[in-house]
Formats: sequence, C-alpha cells, structure tokens
Amino acid sequence: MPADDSQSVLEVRGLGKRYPGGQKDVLTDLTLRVEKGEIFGLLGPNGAGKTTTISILSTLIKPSRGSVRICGVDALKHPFKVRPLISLIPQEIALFPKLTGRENMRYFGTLFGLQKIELDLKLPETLALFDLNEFADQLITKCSGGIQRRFNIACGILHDPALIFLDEPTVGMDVHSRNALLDRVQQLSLKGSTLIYTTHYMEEAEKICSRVLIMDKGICLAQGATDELISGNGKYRNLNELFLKTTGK
Ligand SMILES: Nc1ncnc2c1ncn2[C@@H]1O[C@H](COP(=O)(O)OP(=O)(O)OP(=O)(O)O)[C@@H](O)[C@H]1O
Repeated sequence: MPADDSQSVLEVRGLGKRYPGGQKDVLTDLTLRVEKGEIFGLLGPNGAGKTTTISILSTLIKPSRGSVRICGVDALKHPFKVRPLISLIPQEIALFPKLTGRENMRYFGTLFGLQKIELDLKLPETLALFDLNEFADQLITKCSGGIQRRFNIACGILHDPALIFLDEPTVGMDVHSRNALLDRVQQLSLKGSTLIYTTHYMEEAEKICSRVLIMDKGICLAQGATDELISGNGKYRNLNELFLKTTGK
C-alpha cells in the first residue's frame, strides 16, 4: 500500500518506554513527524535510546506510552497492517551465506510477498540502483563487506516499503565503500523513499539527513532541519560540534 501523499509517513506522539523490571524510563515523551522522501537522522550516544525507538516504530516491541502512526495506520493497534509498509534493515548482515546475491534477493522478495513477475521487474531495477550487477551471481560470502552491506539493503527494499529503517548501515566500512553506500541511500530518497537513519557518524548525518533528532538518555535534546540546527544561532560549525555541545559527549 503506497503512502498517501496528504499525510505524514511517520507520526509519533509522546512515546515513552520502561522495560519490564526497569527502574526508570529509557524513552520520555518522544514526538516527531517524518514526511515522504525525507532522510531523518536519529542520533545519540551509546545507550541514548535509538534502538529502543526503532524497535517500537518497527512494531518489534510495545511502548509504555504514546502513539505511532505509519501512513495513517495506528502501528500499535494494527502491527500486521503496518509491517508490509516498512522495512527494518539491521546493522548485521542478514543474508544467507550459501546463496548468491541474486538468490538472496529472490528469497527475500518472495518472503515479502512479491510474485515472480514483480520480482523479474524489481530485481534488475534494484541491482542497478545499488550498482550490484557484476556481483549478483557470486556467493554472498565471496563479496566484500561493503558489497554485502549493499545487498543487505537491496534485499530489504524490493517490496517498495513506504518507510525504511536503516540502523547504522556503515559501521566498520572504509571511506570509499561508505560513500558508495551513502550515494545509494540518497538515491533511494530521491526516488521517493522515506528513511529513518541511525548513525554515530555526524558527518554522514550532515551529508544525507534533511532533518535530525538528537537524543540522550531517552530524551530529545534537539530536533529540526539539519542546516538550520547547525547555523540557526550561529554557534556551530558542523553537526559534530552541535552534537558534542548538545549531548556533552
Ligand atoms: N531489553 C532491555 N531491557 C532492559 N533495558 C534495556 C533493554 N534494551 C535496552 N535497554 C536499555 O535502554 C537504554 C537505551 O538503549 P538502546 O539500545 O535503545 O540505546 P542506543 O541509543 O541504541 O545505544 P547504542 O548506540 O549503544 O546501540 C539503555 O540504558 C539500555 O541499557
């Protein structure tokens, strides 16, 4: 189901979370909205609550308070309606080692419910978008780490999800592979995909995120258009400086 252009792709209000048995909230009153085609950066130091937030937004765990709507659908009441609309792409490579890149893509596409005729269309398109044609028929374990990361994302977007969660997709990658992957992510958004992007690398977020939310200890410390947050009060030279001053880390 494509996103309705008149509504936000993601609308979160007053999100709070305390894990069972926990002494305190790990998320407090998180409110945000993401529009179609945005790359929205979710930034914070270790333990800030990014993974908890993504796990709630992707319906893996329930919040203690608040609401989440994805393409207008209440994600807490109707997680099974929301799941076909989203894709959660984990940091770890989640591919089958005994299959080639193309076979992995076919397998995941089928899991997402694509028919053969749709797969025959989407597969070459996605291989081209991620510049993966020359690697498509190699065993995935024979591909470099950077290429595996690209296949990892390619497998998760074959069903045209309205909202894509990318959890630190460039960890451990060299500069060349990282830039290649960032270019592909930007192209995805130019084609109309909406992305929530978590990273520890501020220069990455500054390069590709139209808006960011900086959080720590489960609390939103700053949120807004990336360039406005940096230059707004003339204090910061870049996102890294803003992040360090805001979080103190
Ligand atoms: N299953 C859990 N049970 C109890 N507490 C948890 C659980 N998962 C996370 N936490 C706690 O919630 C807080 C936020 O953790 P979370 O993993 O969401 O942060 P993060 O920003 O993703 O950190 P990192 O960048 O290190 O992955 C931390 O204090 C963590 O210890």
